[in-house]
Amino acid sequence: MISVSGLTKRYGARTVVDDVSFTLEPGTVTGFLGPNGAGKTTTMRMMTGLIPATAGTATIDGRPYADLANPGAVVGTLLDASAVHPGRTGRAHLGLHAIAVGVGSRRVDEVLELVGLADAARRPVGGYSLGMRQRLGIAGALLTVPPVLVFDEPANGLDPEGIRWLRALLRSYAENGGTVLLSSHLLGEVEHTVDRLLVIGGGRIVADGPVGSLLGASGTAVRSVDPRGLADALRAREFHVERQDDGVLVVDGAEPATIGAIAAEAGVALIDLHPVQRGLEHLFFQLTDDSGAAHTPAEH
Ligand SMILES: Nc1ncnc2c1ncn2[C@@H]1O[C@H](COP(=O)(O)OP(=O)(O)OP(=O)(O)O)[C@@H](O)[C@H]1O
Repeated sequence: MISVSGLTKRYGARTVVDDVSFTLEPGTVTGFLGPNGAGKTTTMRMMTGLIPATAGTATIDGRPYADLANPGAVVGTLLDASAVHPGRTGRAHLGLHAIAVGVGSRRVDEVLELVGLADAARRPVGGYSLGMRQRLGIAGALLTVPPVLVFDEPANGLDPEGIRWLRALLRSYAENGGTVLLSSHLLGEVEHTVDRLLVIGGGRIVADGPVGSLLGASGTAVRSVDPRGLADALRAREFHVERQDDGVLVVDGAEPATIGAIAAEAGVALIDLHPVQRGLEHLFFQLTDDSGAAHTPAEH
């Protein structure tokens, strides 16, 4: 189990991670979601002992990362996939890593196969695409089959097939009892992969819960040939209707079937009708708009 409590990082007067607390249970994939600069990487770097925390603690099975006898056997990290010597082959890079964490060369070949790099393994990493470097970084994290994975933006540079592959890998890791934390600045990238979302903005956790409840459908978006007529008909039934610039009406708390029936009654033809999940998207837009940057203590 991973336990983060009151984790805080200040650079001078700037608080870039502010009193962050959460617990991660085995068998789950948690998405650490937030806009650029929200504090995801800094939190993960503190959790894995790469940088010291200003305050707070992060423990894995009750111990700080730095106190683990062989941290590489407990936590597989992907924190900077570009930090690889470009002249070294993928296999040589992993070979060095394997020695450091105490596994043999057979496992190197297994993980190369697992991440789809077996054919490229004898080529210098300098010639790898961004996606291939990500796969190499993931291979390094999996060498010891650690019970915990901490991956920073693992989908970076992966194509849609690669993202599907990553999703299946992380899901099966969790199904086998692993604890997975992955960060992303894109909601769509993680919403189908994770069980739970931890949303961070301006260094603080702003939402934390199961994906279903955070993303729960909250209304219906409808496009029609007569937005004004349809809005009148909906308001007459006491629905809250918001008209967007493109003429789409967003109706809070309504099922598409209800909206379709009201439109039919009012004689308004519909062009498009679908449920919308506005809760988290709305929150995310707000974060992206105004609190993506870190704040100083004086702003509290
Ligand atoms: N060494 C440092 N010195 C000063 N400020 C830093 C340092 N490292 C990070 N920061 C600042 O901390 C804030 C959080 O950065 P962090 O990299 O943790 O964000 P992030 O959520 O991972 O963003 P991204 O999605 O862009 O990777 C940013 O404002 C960043 O500029």
